[in-house]
Amino acid sequence: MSQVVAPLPEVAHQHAVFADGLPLDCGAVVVPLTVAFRTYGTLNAERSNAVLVCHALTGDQYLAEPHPVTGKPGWWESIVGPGKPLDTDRYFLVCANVLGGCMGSTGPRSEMTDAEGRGLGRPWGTDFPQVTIRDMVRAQKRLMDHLSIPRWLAVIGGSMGGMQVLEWAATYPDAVLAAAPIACAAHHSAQNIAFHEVGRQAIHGDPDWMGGRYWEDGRIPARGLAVARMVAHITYLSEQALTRKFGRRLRGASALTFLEDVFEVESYLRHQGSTFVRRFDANSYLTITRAMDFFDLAAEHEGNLARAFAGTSTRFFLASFSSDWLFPTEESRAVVRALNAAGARVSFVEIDSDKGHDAFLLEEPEFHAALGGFLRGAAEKAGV
Ligand SMILES: CC(=O)SCCNC(=O)CCNC(=O)[C@H](O)C(C)(C)COP(=O)(O)OP(=O)(O)OC[C@H]1O[C@@H](n2cnc3c(N)ncnc32)[C@H](O)[C@@H]1OP(=O)(O)O
Ligand SMILES: N[C@@H](CCO)C(=O)O
Repeated sequence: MSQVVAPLPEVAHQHAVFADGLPLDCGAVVVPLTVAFRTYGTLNAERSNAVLVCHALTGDQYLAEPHPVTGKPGWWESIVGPGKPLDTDRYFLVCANVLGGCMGSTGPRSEMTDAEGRGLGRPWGTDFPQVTIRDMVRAQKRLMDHLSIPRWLAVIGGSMGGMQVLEWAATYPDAVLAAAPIACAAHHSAQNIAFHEVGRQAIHGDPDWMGGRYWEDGRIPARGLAVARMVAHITYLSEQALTRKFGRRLRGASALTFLEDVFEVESYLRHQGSTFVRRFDANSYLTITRAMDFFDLAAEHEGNLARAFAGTSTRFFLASFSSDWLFPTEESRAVVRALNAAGARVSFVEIDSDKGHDAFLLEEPEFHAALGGFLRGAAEKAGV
């Protein structure tokens, strides 16, 4: 794969700026706070049909429109639009780039500022404070207030998006009528942290990473970031999916060669790696993977997950996928048990799928029907 990759293009994003900044769990304050976001559909007169969609690790706010960097369709276009489960004729969808991201919200690519918000003429890079999932949610709460949305009809998200949903329900219970954490867990497992660490080490080991100051020479650690994505991408699939897609198929006539890309699956992974580095920032990757690793909702509540949801009136819907070994069904069941212990209203479905963790992004009609039905039920209850 090519080592010569241009830095990410500068793209203008719709955004809100909060001059007073955001205090973070680590004690630092980022001043100002910028939250880049997109909306789909129309906010009704009662302001009661707003749905927050939280994106996963490498997603962004371009939920249902062409991506401004890659030109590819939005990551949930299959279920967002008129008449679809996330029906834009009925709901007002809000999707924000997470704090620490690289698509317009404050993150390592943003200009570093001092405590008064004065620009220091260089990106934050690795000086960007370590953010948490709760910090990301607090940033979204600022956006919610800015948009004068009194309460979310629903907060929805998969993977790291699901972690944000759980955090929303725990931190701002009165602001969330319905919550749908999909293919996620209440904490990141040791195995998941381990895979993230392999990716981080790949980035650190790339000579073009330059201690995180790659931007000084207009470089990016393309090899390291691509390898990080390749490793991570394997965890988003399943053995069955890889076998179904590629099996042991060769690209050339013979396997007994030292040429690159002998197997189709190698070529596929290299493609996933090389396209990723054209749309994502390495320092954001380091920051956000760490935020996922630190996520432990029970630990935020004296080690008792049920306490995170004590007294909640939010209605919950959880979904997992049978072949997801990154966030296995058992992790969702543990959340369901805690919700039951807290007396919450919760429904749960395990979708039979061989597509692995990324099934939540793919064509899964049973999942789409279940999510759409849950949302319609919440909307009817709220008179939307
Ligand atoms: C919730 C969020 O916000 S998450 C953000 C989600 N977006 C991403 O993760 C983007 C990158 N990830 C992907 O593309 C994921 O695989 C998915 C889940 C989104 C898409 O999955 P699928 O539709 O099953 O696509 P698949 O995994 O087969 O990949 C297709 C790509 O591989 C390429 N490909 C397929 N076989 C090969 C091969 N043998 N050699 C090289 N490339 C190959 C295709 O040309 C296609 O390339 P393109 O995406 O540049 O057009
Ligand atoms: N494939 C998705 C989901 C990972 O959890 C992403 O890249 O963000």
